[in-house]
Amino acid sequence: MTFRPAPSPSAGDYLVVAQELCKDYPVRGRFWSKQWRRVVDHVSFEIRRGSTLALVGESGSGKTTVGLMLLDLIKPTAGQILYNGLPYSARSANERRALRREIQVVFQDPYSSLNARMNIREILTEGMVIHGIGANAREREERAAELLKQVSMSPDALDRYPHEFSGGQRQRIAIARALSVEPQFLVLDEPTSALDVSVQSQVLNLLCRLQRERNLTYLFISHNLDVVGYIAEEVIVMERGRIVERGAVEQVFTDPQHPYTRNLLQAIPSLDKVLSK
Ligand SMILES: Nc1ncnc2c1ncn2[C@@H]1O[C@H](COP(=O)(O)OP(=O)(O)OP(=O)(O)O)[C@@H](O)[C@H]1O
Repeated sequence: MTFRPAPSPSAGDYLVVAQELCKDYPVRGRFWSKQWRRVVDHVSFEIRRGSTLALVGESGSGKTTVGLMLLDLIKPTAGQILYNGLPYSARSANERRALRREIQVVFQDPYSSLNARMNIREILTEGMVIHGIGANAREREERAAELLKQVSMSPDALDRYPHEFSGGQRQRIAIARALSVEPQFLVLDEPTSALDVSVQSQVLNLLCRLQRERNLTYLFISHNLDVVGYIAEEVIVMERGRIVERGAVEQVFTDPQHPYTRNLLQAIPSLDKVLSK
C-alpha cells in the first residue's frame, strides 16, 4: 500500500482545532436520575488546511459524535472547537450561519440522505438559495450542471430523481450537494461504506481529486482502515470515546503502538503484508 505523506509541520496552518472535546448523554430512561455517560472524552486534534485527518475506531467509539460537534449540530459538554482560529462559541449568530456554509457533511447512506421528493436540480440548488449563492434561478442551474460535471455525471441528471440512480451515483450527487455552497471543510462520515468495493474506489478517487482542485480539508470518519490508508495523511484512533493513538497514517499503520490499533489493523487482510514487514 502507498500512503499519502503526512504534511510537514510547517505546511499550511490549521483550519480546525478541537480542544479537549467532551460529550455526555443521559443514560437511557434515567434522565430523572441525572445519570450521564461520557461518549467523547477529552478529544483534541488539529487538521491542516487542505489535508485529511481520519477518525477511526469501532462502532460506538464516538466518531460520529465528534463529527456532529464539528458540524455545530450538537454542543460539546466541555471543550471547544476553533475554526480559522476562532472558537465557535465566540462567533455571532451571523458568523455561525456562515460557518454552516463553510462546513458540509457527506453521510454514509446515499439512499436516505437525498430527499426522494426533490429532483436533482432542487437538491443541488437548495443550499445555494439558502446561502444566497447565484444571482437567479438560471445561474444556480448552470452552477448545478457544472457541479454534476465535476463529480463525473451528466447534466441530464438535473431533471431526474434520486431513485433513478445507483448508490455510487447518489453518493456523487451528495458530494455535489455538499460542494454547492462552496465549503472549505467536509466531514465525510463513512462516505463509501455503503458502496460496492469497485464503486468505493471511484468515490475515493473523486474525493481526492476534488480536494486537490479546491484545497478542501477533510475529516474522514471510518471503521475501514484500508480506506483510511488510501485517503488520509494523518489518523486518530478512538476507543470508547478516547483517543488511544494518533500520527501519520504510514507510521500508525506500520508501527501501531496501542493494542487496540493492532487489533483493528489485524482485522484487515490486505494490510497483513504491511504489518509483517
Ligand atoms: N443522542 C444520543 N443519546 C444518547 N446516546 C447517544 C446519542 N448519540 C450517540 N449516542 C451514544 O454515543 C456513543 C457513540 O456514538 P457514535 O455514533 O458517536 O459512535 P461511532 O463511533 O460513530 O459509531 P458507528 O461507527 O457505529 O457510527 C454510542 O454508544 C451511542 O449509543
